[in-house]
Amino acid sequence: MPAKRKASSSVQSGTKAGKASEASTPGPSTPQSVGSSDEYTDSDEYESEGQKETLKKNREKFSINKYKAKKTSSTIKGRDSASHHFGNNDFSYLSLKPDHNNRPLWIEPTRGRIILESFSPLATHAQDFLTTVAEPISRPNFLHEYALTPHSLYAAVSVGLDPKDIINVLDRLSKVPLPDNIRDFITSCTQSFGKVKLVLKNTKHYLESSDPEMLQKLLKDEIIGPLRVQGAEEITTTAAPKLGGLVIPGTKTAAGVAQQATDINTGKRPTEAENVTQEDIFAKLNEEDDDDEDADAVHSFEIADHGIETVQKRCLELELPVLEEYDFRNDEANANLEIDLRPSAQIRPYQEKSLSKMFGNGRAKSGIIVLPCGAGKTLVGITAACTIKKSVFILATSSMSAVQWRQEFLKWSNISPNDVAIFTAENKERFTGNAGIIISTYPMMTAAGRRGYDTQKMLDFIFSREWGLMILDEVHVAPAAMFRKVTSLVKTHSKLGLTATLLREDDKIEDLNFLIGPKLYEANWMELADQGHIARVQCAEVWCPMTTEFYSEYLRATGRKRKLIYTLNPRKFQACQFLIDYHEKRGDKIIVFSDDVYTLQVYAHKLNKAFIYGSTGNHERLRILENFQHNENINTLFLSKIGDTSLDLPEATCLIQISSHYGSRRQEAQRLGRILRAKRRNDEGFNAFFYTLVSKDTEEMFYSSKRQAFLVDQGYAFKVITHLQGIEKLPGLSFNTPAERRELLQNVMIYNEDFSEDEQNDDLFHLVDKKKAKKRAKARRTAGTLAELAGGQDMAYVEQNRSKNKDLKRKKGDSNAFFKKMHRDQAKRKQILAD
Ligand SMILES: Nc1ncnc2c1ncn2[C@@H]1O[C@H](COP(=O)(O)OP(=O)(O)OP(=O)(O)O)[C@@H](O)[C@H]1O
Repeated sequence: MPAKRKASSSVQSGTKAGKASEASTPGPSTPQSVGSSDEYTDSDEYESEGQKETLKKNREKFSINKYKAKKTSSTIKGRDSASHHFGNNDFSYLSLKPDHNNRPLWIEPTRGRIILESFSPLATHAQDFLTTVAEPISRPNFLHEYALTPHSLYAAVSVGLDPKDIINVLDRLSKVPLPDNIRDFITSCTQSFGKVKLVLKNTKHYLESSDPEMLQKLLKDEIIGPLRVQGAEEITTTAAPKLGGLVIPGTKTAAGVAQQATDINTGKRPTEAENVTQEDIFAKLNEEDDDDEDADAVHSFEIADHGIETVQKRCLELELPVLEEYDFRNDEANANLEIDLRPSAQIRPYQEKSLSKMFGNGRAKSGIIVLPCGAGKTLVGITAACTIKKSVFILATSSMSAVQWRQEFLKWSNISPNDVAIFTAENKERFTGNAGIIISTYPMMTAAGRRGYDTQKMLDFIFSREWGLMILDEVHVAPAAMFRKVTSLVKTHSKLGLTATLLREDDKIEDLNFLIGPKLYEANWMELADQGHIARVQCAEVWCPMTTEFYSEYLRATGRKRKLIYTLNPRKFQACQFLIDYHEKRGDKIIVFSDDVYTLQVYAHKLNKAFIYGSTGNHERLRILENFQHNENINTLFLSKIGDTSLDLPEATCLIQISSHYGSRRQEAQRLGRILRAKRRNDEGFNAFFYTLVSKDTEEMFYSSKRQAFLVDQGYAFKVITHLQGIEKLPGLSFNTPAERRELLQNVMIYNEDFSEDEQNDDLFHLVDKKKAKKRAKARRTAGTLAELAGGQDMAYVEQNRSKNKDLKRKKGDSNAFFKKMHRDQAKRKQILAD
């Protein structure tokens, strides 16, 4: 539950703060176009009106609004004179169970929200159960919030849970009797989910169900009926597959929901004290799982390959969404891949758990696994490949990332190097055996227009064969149209999406449920930090008052100039200088992020620090990064947004943001991800630091609170620092005299170039999503990126407008005196770095 933001007065102060409400955020105005640059238009996303319509219908069909609690006289009866203060949030009519103290949940009847007391002795187990049946919304220290959604229930059914078990366990854990409408909601959502499965066996698609009547109904349907393969037996009855018993490589136990009786995070069995209640709550669930194993026969009929999408769509209309599963152990048509995890590879408990959701019943279910940045999504993908042991097709975000994936396969598994090939602009390799792995990139697969001879040959090879698994790395970045294209062209039995931030400002992330599969698992960031898998981070927002002269110009300015004025606010600069000094003295390595390239240059030059942005040459980037990693005299690095993702610098322990992309929650989380891998994370009492510097009383404050929302939901608390103690005494504090500040303001006011233009279209969507892709491809300048050199280039940052960059170069030549001096300084610094 979000707490209110409080102000504290020094770096050392320990005030906890939570999500800042808009109302509590000071600032002169509330901009209307928050995060507008993160928004995507429907016309860009979908190929046709029909597809748009289907996705819209799907969204409506799976909305909880249909099951809203009815306000009956009995629910209203309990209201008292204070009830009106709480409006629709007065739940006093729900009577508490006599032993409510022992139960960890509240279940809110109107929206299906569940609140978990995370301090309850039963919390760990309840949390395991809740992440299976509900979506985590917010998980700060003491109270966690989950939402029951049709998709989460769909995912629960897909791992083998029965609706009545879900209802029983929720009722047992709840402090109040489970509201009737929640029971109805669970029953109606789950009674149809998973009843019909789409199974690919020996290259043939079957609609499968344990209920023959259901299949008869589908056969009689005017659309599905004719799609049955003629000549094949109408309905085939076979013994149900033996579920469970599958051992995921790198784990000690078999996968499956039965594991829930054990605390998978700690590997511990319940303690004596917990046993009674836990057994009470979970025994029933496990009994039911055992029963499932004895399930009798399954019935199926074959459907034509060309009818798959039509059948899926029609089943959705009939409210019988099909569950896609791959019975890889019985797939004799596709060659096996010689691959196993190396004995030294031990996957971590949360990685095991996420995989158990995918392979819970011995088959592979398609879906999305969400793990924090740096938590090891690559190894999860590799382990999935080692479990399925069939050909794998991987989509990465860039060619460097593809190279990294290949290296990781060779590091963690015993796969022969000849069996892992890369298909990018630079590499067009095939594997040599009958089965293998191909790693490609999204742009490579989706670029429009005529392709080169070699590329087309590779594409034909990829499209002409069957794949056991397709892994979609950074699945949040691509829009629906791209996925439709890839998933319809690449014939794969199962799909695994991997991401840290299942977030888009346009809420279209929902569509992935239909295009890839449900979210199978989402890790708890705080839990992973407590276990030392990612670093603990102290987050702070530093409020920097605007100087009078800057503030009066700010009030007059519009657009980009306005932004420039608040990012170059001298007090913000001083705060940055002070924090760099403070953390360098502590022995930290600091990354300073600025979206705005002009700001980045002004800060870096003035403070005499190294910086990298889109136009920095490859050689120089590499040298700067190496120095940052290994040279004890280079402890601060200024980075433009090209360093937001994939950058692997485990030396970095402190991060300062001076300029960001409006209210983008995703950028905030990705940037935090840069310090989560900190090498020193397991040192006694170690903390990494994440500062955001905001100019007080400007729109930046509004954006900042919006950006924090995702991290606050993950349990991060943002301190607000209104004064950095000792800042006035810092020797050599810049812009300390009115004359210096006036000069800076003058430079800002006469500055007309848009230095950040060259990094404007940095988003994956813009790169590949538009119909103008062909045109773009011609204009794209494929200069190497920072991430490339750091071992994780992100195609999102490939610069695209050649002429603009030329322009910038030209303009740079005739920039003002301030910049001329900067360039001279930079040359000097280069010399120092080279020495
Ligand atoms: N089970 C494990 N045992 C040892 N090391 C691991 C394990 N899992 C992951 N790692 C290591 O953790 C680091 C981060 O892994 P990886 O690059 O896959 O993270 P990620 O989740 O993809 O991060 P990002 O989202 O930032 O790209 C790597 O160095 C990887 O080798």
